[in-house]
Amino acid sequence: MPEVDRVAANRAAIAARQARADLKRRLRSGEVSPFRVLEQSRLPDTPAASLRITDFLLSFPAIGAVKAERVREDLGISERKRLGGLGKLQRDRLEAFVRERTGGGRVGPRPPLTVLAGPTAVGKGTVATYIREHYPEVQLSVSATTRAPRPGEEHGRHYFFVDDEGFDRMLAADELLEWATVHNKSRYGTPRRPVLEAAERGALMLLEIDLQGARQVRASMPEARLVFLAPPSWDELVDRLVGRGTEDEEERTRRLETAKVELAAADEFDEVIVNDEVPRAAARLVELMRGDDA
Ligand SMILES: Nc1ncnc2c1ncn2[C@@H]1O[C@H](COP(=O)(O)OP(=O)(O)OP(=O)(O)O)[C@@H](O)[C@H]1O
Ligand SMILES: Nc1nc2c(ncn2[C@@H]2O[C@H](COP(=O)(O)O)[C@@H](O)[C@H]2O)c(=O)[nH]1
Repeated sequence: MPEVDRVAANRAAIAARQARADLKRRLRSGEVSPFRVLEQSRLPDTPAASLRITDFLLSFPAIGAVKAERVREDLGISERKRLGGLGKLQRDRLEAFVRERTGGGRVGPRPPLTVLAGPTAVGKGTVATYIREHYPEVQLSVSATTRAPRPGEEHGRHYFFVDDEGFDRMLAADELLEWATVHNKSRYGTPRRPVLEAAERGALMLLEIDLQGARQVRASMPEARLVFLAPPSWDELVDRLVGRGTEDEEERTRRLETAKVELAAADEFDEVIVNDEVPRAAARLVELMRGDDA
């Protein structure tokens, strides 16, 4: 290996070790939840994915070296395994263990509203549709938009499709909780009243919006929970966008540019869910929405 490459590889290895040590510290101090780490470990090349199972177990209160060993053996996971290398069964067993240890795996009280954001084509709409069909107790906010309807989209169900003047009128009347020009093209906004009414009733309210909108909600309602939906990998994201077939090449390029910026903002969110399987991602999202009082 050329000297330059060796130096770069050494630097990367040191940075990865430091990131892992930092993660272990944050896990032990409770700054980051084991569920969040388990979820992040689904993403390759993350500190969570490279965390050894033993180090993960040792981060739990009252689990020392001997107990960690026993738990690991009970879970049928070899000592050398890292979280990112777990098979489905092992991951399911570990998740069940964490769930039991942390009282259901829920985080904090029920939020007045939950925001789901993430890059284009990660599957926000698909997860939201799954939730609409399988969790009738969840109310989905219907946004207003100036973009044209796609085939099959219904006014009032998927969006309120309005023209520029209509959107301007909503803004002038202060009817929107948040709004943004998304992908440098169309405007989208969340009608304020249904969200406030749902919060008043204590209903489970979900907003599926972009990063700029999520930041506005955070600023005006700090008690809202922000959930970032992440793709299993960049290549998978591109495949999903191309596979959906609803945008031309120019629009896809524009959306992928925005996606790079959005992916870099995942750390701003309270929770990250990897959308590898829609039912699993949806179930975790609803679990977070229900909070501790479910
Ligand atoms: N877990 C998944 N596995 C495989 N394909 C998926 C998954 N989730 C969604 N998809 C597919 O990915 C494509 C994009 O999904 P979707 O339209 O829901 O994304 P989105 O995040 O709402 O996008 P946008 O922000 O651009 O509106 C769709 O073709 C959908 O069927
Ligand atoms: N800030 C907001 N963003 C929104 C809202 N409704 C949807 N969106 C986001 O727009 C993009 C593109 O959606 P598409 O339906 O045209 O593919 C996507 O990221 C949505 O999350 C909103 O009310 N406010």
